Amino acid sequence: MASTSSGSPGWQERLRDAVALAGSQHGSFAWIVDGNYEKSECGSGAERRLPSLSVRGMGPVTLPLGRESAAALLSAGSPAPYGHGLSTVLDPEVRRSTQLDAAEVELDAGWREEELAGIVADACAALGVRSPSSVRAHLYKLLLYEPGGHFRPHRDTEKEPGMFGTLVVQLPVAGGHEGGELRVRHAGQVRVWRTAAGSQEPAALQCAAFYADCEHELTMITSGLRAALVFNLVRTAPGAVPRPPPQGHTGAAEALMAAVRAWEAALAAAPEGAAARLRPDALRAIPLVHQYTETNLSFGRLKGRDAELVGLLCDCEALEVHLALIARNVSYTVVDERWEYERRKRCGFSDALYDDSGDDDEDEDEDDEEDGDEEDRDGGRERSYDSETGAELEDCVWDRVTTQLWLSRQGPEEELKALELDLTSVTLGGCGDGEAQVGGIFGAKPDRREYEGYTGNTGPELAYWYYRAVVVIWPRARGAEVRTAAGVGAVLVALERLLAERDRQLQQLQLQQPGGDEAEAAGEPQHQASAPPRDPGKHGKGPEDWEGGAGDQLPQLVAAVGRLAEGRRGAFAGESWERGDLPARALRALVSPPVLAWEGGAGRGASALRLLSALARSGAVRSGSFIAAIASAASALSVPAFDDAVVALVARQAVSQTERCLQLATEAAAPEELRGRLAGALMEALISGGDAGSGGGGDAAARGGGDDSSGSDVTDGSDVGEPVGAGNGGFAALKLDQVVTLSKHVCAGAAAFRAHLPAFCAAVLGRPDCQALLPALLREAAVAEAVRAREPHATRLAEARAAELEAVVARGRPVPSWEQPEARLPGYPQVEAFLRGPEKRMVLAGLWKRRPQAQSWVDQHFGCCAGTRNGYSATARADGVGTRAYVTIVKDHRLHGERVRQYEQTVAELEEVRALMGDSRPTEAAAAAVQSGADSAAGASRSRPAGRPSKRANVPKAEPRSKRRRTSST
Ligand SMILES: O=C(O)CCC(=O)C(=O)O
Ligand SMILES: [Fe+2]
Repeated sequence: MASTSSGSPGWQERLRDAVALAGSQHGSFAWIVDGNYEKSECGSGAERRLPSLSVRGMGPVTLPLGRESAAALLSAGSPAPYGHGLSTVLDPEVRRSTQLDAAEVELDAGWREEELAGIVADACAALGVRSPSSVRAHLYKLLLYEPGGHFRPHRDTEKEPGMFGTLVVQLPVAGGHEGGELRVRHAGQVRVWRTAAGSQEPAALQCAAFYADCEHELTMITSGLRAALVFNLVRTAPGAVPRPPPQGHTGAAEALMAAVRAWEAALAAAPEGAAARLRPDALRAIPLVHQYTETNLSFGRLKGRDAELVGLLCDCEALEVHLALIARNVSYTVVDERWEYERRKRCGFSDALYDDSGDDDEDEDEDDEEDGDEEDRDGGRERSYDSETGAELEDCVWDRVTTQLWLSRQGPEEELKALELDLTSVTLGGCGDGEAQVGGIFGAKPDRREYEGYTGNTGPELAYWYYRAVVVIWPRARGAEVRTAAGVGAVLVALERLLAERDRQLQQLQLQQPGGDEAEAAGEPQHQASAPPRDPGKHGKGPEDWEGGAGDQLPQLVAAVGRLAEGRRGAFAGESWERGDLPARALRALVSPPVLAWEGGAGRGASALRLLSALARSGAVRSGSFIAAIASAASALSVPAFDDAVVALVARQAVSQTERCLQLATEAAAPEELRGRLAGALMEALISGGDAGSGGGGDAAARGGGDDSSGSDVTDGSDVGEPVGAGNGGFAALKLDQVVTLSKHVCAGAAAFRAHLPAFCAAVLGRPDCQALLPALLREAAVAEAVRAREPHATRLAEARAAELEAVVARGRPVPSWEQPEARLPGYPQVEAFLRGPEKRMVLAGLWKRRPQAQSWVDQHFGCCAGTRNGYSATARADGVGTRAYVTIVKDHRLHGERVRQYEQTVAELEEVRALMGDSRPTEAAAAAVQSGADSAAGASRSRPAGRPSKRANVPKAEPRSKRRRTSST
């Protein structure tokens, strides 16, 4: 491992050595004060007085605890459970002690404020806790252990927000106790508190404190009674990003900086490869030594050694530092079918977790033998057993590693989860020599087990979960490369942060120079990505002007956005431009003053143009926010090439994204002139189909302008270069509501839209479904207004509708009749004929063997809606028994009622249309007149004039009973 794959020897070793130096000053994972606190080497040397203790229902309790008060406490308390998964469980095999809740116990205020605070301060110092002033000890329980009392190895759950550790203060008891060693383990080390020594001394105060993720156990109390107060150690304020210790780390810092420089050089020397691929050497992960969860992992809450390491890394300006929580999930099938997970668990099959070998040496390295599973050889075949349950494991179903949480120093950064760290290859020092086996990184003991019994198609499975927090670093100068691999979201987050930082700097600058352009500055809001000021001059020449080199990354991030937009398809590492607001955010960032200032005069707007063109080609103009961003960008830029590209975009996507294009052409934020061109391009694409020269809207750019004129890769399937006749092409594909929306603009919108009114009306009339469009169009206020104003083209729409309605009205009000000429009942011609004919009633027999069959026939053909769907209205009922089952069908007037309703609607609509057109003739008479004129002209007399009494003879009102017939079918 003398050289790295990048060919520059040793950057990785140097990095590892520098990082190792950071471990030298860290606090211990556990702090133990045996015997009298006063004598302790860790303590401040002050004698710690005993608390005045009082218990609800008992009053003051004198210390050391006497026999009587001990008995009273034991009867006031209850057996202590332990946390198992999400619940708490009582199991004397795992834990045997008596507890009193904090609410039952009172400690005098003086003791809490002086003695306890002092103990906490000493504990924090020993554990290496940063900003100890925000740490408090909250009493959790008073515990009593009688002979046989113990607590098997466990980790403490973090019981309240901010809790990171446990403090145990042992109270003296008359006669003391024997046995009871508290053993705290962490990273292969163990620290032991022999709690018996001095446990009876009147003034003795012994304590221990440890990080809650450290495994600990209390071995058996063999005689006497042990009493202890257990406190949660809680951070009451969010911790800051850890700082390295003030002195003594210069060597480490210098070594680190040198290593990072070597790393940068190695990366610069090696080829970059595909844009969206992360090079194996681009970043490194260093596992943290403590355990963290999704809720407690943060820069401010790192523990002991981890805090010191991360402090050192954060102090190195050349590095970007992140935290990630990685989970490994391994699942096995379980061999023994009869094996019952719950039963084994109840029987306390957890001996492998309990090691009572009397390992007395403090600070001794231990073999980590509390493994998740043990191996055994069985006739040559390797068998694995789960150590907690004894289950025999068979095949590994899966073994996968996922990122649960990703934190940058500014907070969670979801986007970087997409990097999907492969810890076997990116762990510092873990490359190439097998050191970084996945199992090694995650530890042998699972943090969580999950058993799933037999399901429909799989046997029982046992799943293990392992969690490992890591600190991830990469050279800041290479940030854009790493983020590119995570996708456009990750790149944008960094770019936006950079821009915000620039804002902050400029704001500060303005505060510092109140003279000069003060008035102007006051009038100009600081740039917001959404509303950039138009004068970039004040934003300096470029990122090289930025304080502290903060602008260094700007060019790379801007380039990364462009590259990702042009993207090799599928190379987005789980990200895509479709998600969220990415196109809009990207465009806003690219037209922000700092970016424009960097691009300079001639290149101004080039990145925005590149983005727009690339996204337009891939059809990603689907979001409303992107449209708004395009409009603002155009007005921020005032760059003709950009405007041309926007026009080309609208021309290209008019058919597939009509609403969006319309939104763009009417977006108030867009410059007015551009809006006019967009309206023209849109209408042309939809209606005239490139028929150049239509007034106001004709725009060459709509078909060939901008830089994205290739047209060959249009994904929406429309070819705007081909002339499309009125009513064809784009317009034919528009939905009703789209046509209505367009009508508002062509009747009452901007001039560029209104110029297209004639073509629009012609296109509407040219559509085969024109009569379906017209009612909605004529009801649209802008169209109605145009008709009222006798605008000739809009009037043609009204005329066309009126003609259609008149024809219907002229046929007269529907006459009541039992005839239902549109009735359909396939398979039953005789029934169909009856339904179409004038008879009201029919009896059908001989078709069924049993009445239920007849009933289901009725349900099928005369049940809810069946008739209405098939052009008839009748009810039917089944009667009779066995083969004599029959069905009686009786027509009703629902169908006729519906026809009348429709007719009345037609009359009403015709009245409305006539009113619009200023025609006040009585509708039915007028229509009839029109129609009879037409009829007589054609020599036909099919219709009756409206208002004439209907032919009652047609309508058999009630049929005499005797006339009923049975129609039998053979
Ligand atoms: O009794 C002790 O010293 C330790 C108790 C303990 O580990 C716990 O309550 O979680
Ligand atoms: Fe504990």
